[in-house]
Amino acid sequence: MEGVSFDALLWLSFGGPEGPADVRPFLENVTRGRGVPPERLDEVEQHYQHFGGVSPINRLNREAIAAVEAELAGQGVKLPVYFGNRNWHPMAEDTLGKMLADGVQRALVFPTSAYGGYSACRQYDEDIERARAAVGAASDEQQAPELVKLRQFFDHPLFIDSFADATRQALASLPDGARLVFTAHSVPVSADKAAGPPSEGGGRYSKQVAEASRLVAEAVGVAEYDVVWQSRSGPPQIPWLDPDIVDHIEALHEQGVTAVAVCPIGFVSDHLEVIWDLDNEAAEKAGELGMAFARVATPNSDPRFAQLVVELVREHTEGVTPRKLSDFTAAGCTVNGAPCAPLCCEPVKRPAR
Ligand SMILES: CC1=C(CCC(=O)O)c2cc3nc(cc4[nH]c(cc5[nH]c(cc1n2)c(C)c5CCC(=O)O)c(CCC(=O)O)c4C)C(CCC(=O)O)=C3C
Ligand SMILES: [Fe+2]
Repeated sequence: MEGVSFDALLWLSFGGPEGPADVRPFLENVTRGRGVPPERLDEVEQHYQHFGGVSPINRLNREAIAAVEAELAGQGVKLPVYFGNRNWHPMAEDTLGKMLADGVQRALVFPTSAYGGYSACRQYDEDIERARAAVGAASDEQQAPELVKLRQFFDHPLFIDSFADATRQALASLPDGARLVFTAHSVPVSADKAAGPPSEGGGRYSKQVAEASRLVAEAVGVAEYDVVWQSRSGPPQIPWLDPDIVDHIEALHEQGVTAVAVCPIGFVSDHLEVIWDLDNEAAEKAGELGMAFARVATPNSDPRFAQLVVELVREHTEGVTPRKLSDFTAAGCTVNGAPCAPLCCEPVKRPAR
């Protein structure tokens, strides 16, 4: 098996505010040009201010990076890890500037999302392109480092096993007959239709979320479960993937369900959408209805998550055979922010509302 050598690993994430004054500018960064109504922004600002204006996401990323550094060292892989974000400091372009100054010529990139689709995959390609353009433009002589993005991992056994164990634990904490419900970040229906290469017929994001959910349910031996969505944004007249988790809990209650385990399959860590939209809103709804509620832990702090990242790295550096539990195409691995295929996950024009 042949490997290719790299100088560094760039951990590329979403970013989040680290104090009350960061919240509004962070939200402006996230929603620039995306047609999100100001009322929605005001509402989300309150979610962040509820936690003192601090999103857990940067801390969780730093913890995961420390675990990956230890795992790399343990496996004898010499690769410094850098951290950059799309929407908040450290910004990807600043980090890439630092990498260039440190002499990095070629790096792997780990995006903190397991899935395909515009928001979960292609937008990280855009971040890579933007960061490279920023550092390329800043120096006449030097070229931006080459950046190779690691593949989507929604069907990797280490990702599925981590969620499966956490799901077993959540179910064990609930009375018999609890309903298992998977949830992922909603996206506009038009964005999901445009997800994947046109030849695939669209829906790459929702199909992958459904497949990861199926794999976890199968691993825990649950035959009946639901896949629903959360954290809908955008103007109300634009259709997004539904049902919403909170509405779904009500519907389950009406069907006589008395306990629910909610597995945030669409996320790798306990960031704000998880601790607010699930641990507060969904849990509160369940409480109001007298339903028992358990939220399944995300993989971020599971040692298998660091192992997963290192294994994805070794697919490149040592030609390790990719492990996958589904028949879906292994996608997402591209160079310098190129799309997976022509017109793959094309951004859909958002109305200014
Ligand atoms: C698919 C998907 C993921 C999963 C893939 C991945 O993980 O990348 C994800 C993750 C995240 N989304 C996050 C935060 C936000 N997302 C927003 C808005 C939006 N998300 C979208 C989709 C997704 N988002 C979309 C289609 C929008 C509408 C605007 C647009 O078309 O782009 C807004 C604006 C306010 C609002 O309306 O909610 C915020 C603040 C955070 C950080 C949380 C923290 O701080 O801890 C994380 C990890
Ligand atoms: Fe989001």
